[in-house]
Amino acid sequence: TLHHRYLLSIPGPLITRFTKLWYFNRVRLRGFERDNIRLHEKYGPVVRIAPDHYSIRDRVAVRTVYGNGSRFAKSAWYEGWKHPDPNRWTLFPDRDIRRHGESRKRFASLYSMSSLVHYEAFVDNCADILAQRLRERDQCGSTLNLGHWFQCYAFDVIGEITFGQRFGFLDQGHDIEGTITALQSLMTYSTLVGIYPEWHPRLFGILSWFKSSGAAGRAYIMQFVQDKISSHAPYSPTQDDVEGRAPKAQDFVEKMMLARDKNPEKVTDYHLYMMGLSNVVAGSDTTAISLSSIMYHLLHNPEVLAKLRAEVDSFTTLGRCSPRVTFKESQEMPYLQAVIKEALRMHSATGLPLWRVVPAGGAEISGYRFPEGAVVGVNTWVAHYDEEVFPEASTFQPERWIEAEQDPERLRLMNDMYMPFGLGSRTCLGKHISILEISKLIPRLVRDFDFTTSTARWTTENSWFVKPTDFEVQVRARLDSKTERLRAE
Ligand code: HEM
Repeated sequence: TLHHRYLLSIPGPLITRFTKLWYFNRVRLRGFERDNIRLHEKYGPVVRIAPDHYSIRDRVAVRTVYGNGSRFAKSAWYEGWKHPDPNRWTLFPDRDIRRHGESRKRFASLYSMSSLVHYEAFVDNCADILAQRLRERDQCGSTLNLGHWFQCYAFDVIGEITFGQRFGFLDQGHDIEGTITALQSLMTYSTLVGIYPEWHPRLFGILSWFKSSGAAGRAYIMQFVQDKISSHAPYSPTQDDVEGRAPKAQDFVEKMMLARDKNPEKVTDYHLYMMGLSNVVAGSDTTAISLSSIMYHLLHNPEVLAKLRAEVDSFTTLGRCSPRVTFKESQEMPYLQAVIKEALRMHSATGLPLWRVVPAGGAEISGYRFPEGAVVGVNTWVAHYDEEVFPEASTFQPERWIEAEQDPERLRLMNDMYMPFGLGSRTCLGKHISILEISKLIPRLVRDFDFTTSTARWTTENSWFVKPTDFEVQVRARLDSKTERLRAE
């Protein structure tokens, strides 16, 4: 009670002392990333969001809570992201620190930088089809929802990388069998039910019967992944594998089947399914949102777009940027890297605090002593809009990253607060894969297409992922128009 009374001195809306309903309702309205920033502007670095739930905006605290070796486990909010059966755990919501550490270590190599060479061809296939779809749109002159097409791209890349097979979104251009809708309703359900996790086992069973519910969406995605794995050809080594020649494009499931056959006790069929599911749920919306953010900010900042295009064009002239921009080439373009970094700062995929539980012994955070069991979290948006670290935080300035290179202390401050992929032991496992997808596609789009948008300010919906809903653009193929001009002359 002493702790309780002491923590009552933490500021926040009065009602949050008594009930989680206020937080539930704000999340339900789908704009919590902005609410969260405003709360900190009003109340300071520590704000009560619900009884025993505290949102933090403090660089030092970021390290305490998420830093490597921290013992802050994920909170009960993550329960909403898993099947209520404790045996059917998955990596992202796993609250068991030991089990999580073991499985993460076991599969980390599948996501490592050195694995990317296996995946690059998959990304190229999907980028080719996306470019083809954009050219078709140019010819018919209609507008298109770029957010939707990025989602088709991200979904299909994950399909190829994970199961060796596109889902077919880019080919068909629409939401095949309602998968995107199912994933969206799963997001909404998990985000909200996580606030009252004790309801999850009861609601999940009942709601699974209702087709439009998030629980049914989860069941659908789970079945979908199971089917993809069952229909995947069994792994069979090629002559190249036997003789150890150049790596062929090997998908995730193939790699895992190989590991399972070598070590069946450590890698099981359940692992295969669980990792496949994690990729689909964690890897499609997030990448699509980040791609949208980059293009949206480029279209609203023409001088930045011009500068990026000049960089890509000059690399192309020098023969350092191939038609299907390689990952290596993309990494050598400094302005491109700054643009990507800044766009992910301005609009991060996740928009709720990454809730963690204070471990045994309590913790000192931002001048308060929190007891064991209190729930604390930093929202990426709050960290990224901290004016002390990112002055003029609401303006898109890729230059801030380039200028900070001259001032290592400043750059360190900025990097400490930069967390689009989360931080520490629970940082995004698919980070390199998404950077691969993003870095290869953006220069290609900027070089080959002109986009215009009449959307002055887009609408976004935050159901944990902050998704734009109306990113309408018109597209013109750039190289084609140049060729046309040459032909006309
Ligand atoms: C730009 C794209 C992406 C962003 C912004 C992003 C962001 C994040 C964030 C913030 C977390 C930590 C969440 C938390 O602490 O609760 C996370 C975890 C995770 N992400 Fe990503 N992600 C992206 C792409 C991907 C992709 C492409 C994959 C898979 C191929 C993926 C797989 C995962 C997994 C498996 C976890 C859980 C890791 C763990 O708990 O150990 N992500 N991601």
